[in-house]
Amino acid sequence: MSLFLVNRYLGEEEDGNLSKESRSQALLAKLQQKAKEKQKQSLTEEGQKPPKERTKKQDIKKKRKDDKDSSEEPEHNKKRKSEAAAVVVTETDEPIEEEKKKQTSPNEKRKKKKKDQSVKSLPDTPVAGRGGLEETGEGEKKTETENIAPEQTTEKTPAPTGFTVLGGFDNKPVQKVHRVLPQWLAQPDVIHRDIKGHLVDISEIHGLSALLVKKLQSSGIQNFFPVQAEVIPAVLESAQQGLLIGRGGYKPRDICVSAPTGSGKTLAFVIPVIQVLMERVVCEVRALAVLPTKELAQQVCKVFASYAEGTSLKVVMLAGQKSFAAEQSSLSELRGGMRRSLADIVVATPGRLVDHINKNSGFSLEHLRFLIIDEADRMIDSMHQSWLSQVVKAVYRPGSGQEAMSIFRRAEPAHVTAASLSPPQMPLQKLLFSATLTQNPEKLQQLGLHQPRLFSSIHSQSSTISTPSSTAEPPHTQGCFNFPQGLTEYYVPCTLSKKPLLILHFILRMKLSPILCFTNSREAAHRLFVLVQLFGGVQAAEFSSRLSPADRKKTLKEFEQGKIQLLISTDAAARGIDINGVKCVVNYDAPQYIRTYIHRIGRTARAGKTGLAFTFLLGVQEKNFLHMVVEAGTPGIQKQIVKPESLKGMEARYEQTLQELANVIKDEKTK
Ligand SMILES: Nc1ncnc2c1ncn2[C@@H]1O[C@H](COP(=O)(O)OP(=O)(O)OP(=O)(O)O)[C@@H](O)[C@H]1O
Repeated sequence: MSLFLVNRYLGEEEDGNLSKESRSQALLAKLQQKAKEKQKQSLTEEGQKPPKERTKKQDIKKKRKDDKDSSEEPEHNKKRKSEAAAVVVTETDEPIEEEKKKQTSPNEKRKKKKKDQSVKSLPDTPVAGRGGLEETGEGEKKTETENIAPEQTTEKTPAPTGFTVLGGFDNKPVQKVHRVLPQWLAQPDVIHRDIKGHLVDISEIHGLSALLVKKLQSSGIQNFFPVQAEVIPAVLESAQQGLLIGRGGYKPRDICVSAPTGSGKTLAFVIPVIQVLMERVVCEVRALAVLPTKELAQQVCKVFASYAEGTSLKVVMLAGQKSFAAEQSSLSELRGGMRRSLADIVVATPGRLVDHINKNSGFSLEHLRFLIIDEADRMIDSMHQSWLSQVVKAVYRPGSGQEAMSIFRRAEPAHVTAASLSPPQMPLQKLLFSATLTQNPEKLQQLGLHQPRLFSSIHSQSSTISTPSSTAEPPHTQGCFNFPQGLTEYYVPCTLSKKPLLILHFILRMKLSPILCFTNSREAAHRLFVLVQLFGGVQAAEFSSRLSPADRKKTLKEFEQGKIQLLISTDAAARGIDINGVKCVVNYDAPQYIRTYIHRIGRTARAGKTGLAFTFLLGVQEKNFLHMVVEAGTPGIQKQIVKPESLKGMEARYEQTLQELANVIKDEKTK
């Protein structure tokens, strides 16, 4: 590393015959002589220094200061400036075109940025360790500077005066650091995004029992979706040698799946898990699915239960729907002084799961074979609850008497060695699923994956976007998220006061119902709900933490049955919820993070169907939002303009409603 290279001054080896001491004395004298000369020289230079040189020094100082200032600007703002010009716009879009003209081209900007970086990097610490990506919760922001090392430093630093430079400190080109993903992340097994074009007949997937095939058919499933056709055989293969031992005695590889919303990920784990567990003899908890919310746990539990029907497998949910005691008694019973498990498959939310691990002595995970983490990126973010470490601890808890002696004993996973494989381990396999699975190795590391295998419908390399309106080189984009193929995205420029009118226009005039409409807070959801109700003519409901779990369940059911035209929700319904027949999603409030956007719009265009997603954007939000969506790799977002004339007929009634709304909200507050 050239930054830490110290070239020792060895002196001039003139006379090999001189003794060691006399040679060092001669060297010392020489150095002192040189130092004196330098001192003299610098004194005379100080007196004669032309004003130009001094200003040059000041310039450098100023430049450094400027660079520092610019580095304090948020990274996403810098990128926005360079990339907003490449937004995909399929309608003629004058404001955006003008914006493009005002800005310098992305190429120029990037060049300028790189140059800036090279100046900044001079006194910096080594960059090799900064190759990873930075994430913040839902909003995964990938910063260019963290992936790209400073470019070659071509500018020469001014020769310092007043001291002697020992050795050569010529600026050497610093090598550019590229993001290097581990092989399993960089080269996934590819899943086709086009569901309809890549259906696989269920008879083509081997290893499924006649009972399961019949169940699938009776649920109307004749073909597997691409994600299922890839993942089901992989899970079945890992359990080929039976439940207790991995193939060839090895621990099976963990499986990560990143596939678009609505692509059928649930069946991709439900079917193989049921198939493998069907042959078990003793009832013990062998599969545990962890989901972030009650509603999702309920949904997945329902699917497990429907496919376990007709087998001896028992499915239990731990999500706080029932009292702790009721959940406890559904998990195990005491018979003849012995604990007996009543559950093979447990579907849980992390909080309740940890409660049972810590407080329920009848809950054992010592036989766990499959740990399924759905909405895995979100579950990693909630890792501060340390639910995973508690699960792992419970799995490898030293067994009671017999088990400790048995060949199926368990030990915390360590490196694979001949000794660690003998006797064979009872494996725990992790199965991770998400539409927005993180690629941040640091985050994934928290999961302690064993030789993971990734199935993904996106390539980890940057994808490109073709813009109908421009043939310019596409901007740098991570292009790393899954968008369902049947989805058409729009954004609707609007003002704050026109938003409610727009949503009414969508339902009453454009007949787009059923609409699932997202706001950024439960207060906003409630306010809009009251307003729409007061306006009249629309069957509306709200969905947020204001409602009890029972009311939320009822609301979702009614929405699915078509009794509700407009469901106004917080992000409580943004992830994973599978509601049949949602034609249209409206982001009434623009989402702040790309993950939120992808999950929200993923409530439509599910299972290979088509769907529409509209995002209402205020003028100030446009640039940031479009930049975010383009960078995520959207196949295209179109501008939809609603002309003011279209809203005219509703305005008088709307004004009146606003007044009524103020009174209602005031009343509610006083209550
Ligand atoms: N092979 C299939 N044939 C027909 N329909 C299917 C098939 N597989 C899944 N589906 C249906 O597709 C819909 C979406 O499936 P699922 O909820 O599993 O998607 P997902 O990938 O988990 O979505 P999300 O990422 O939003 O959670 C469900 O209604 C499901 O019943």
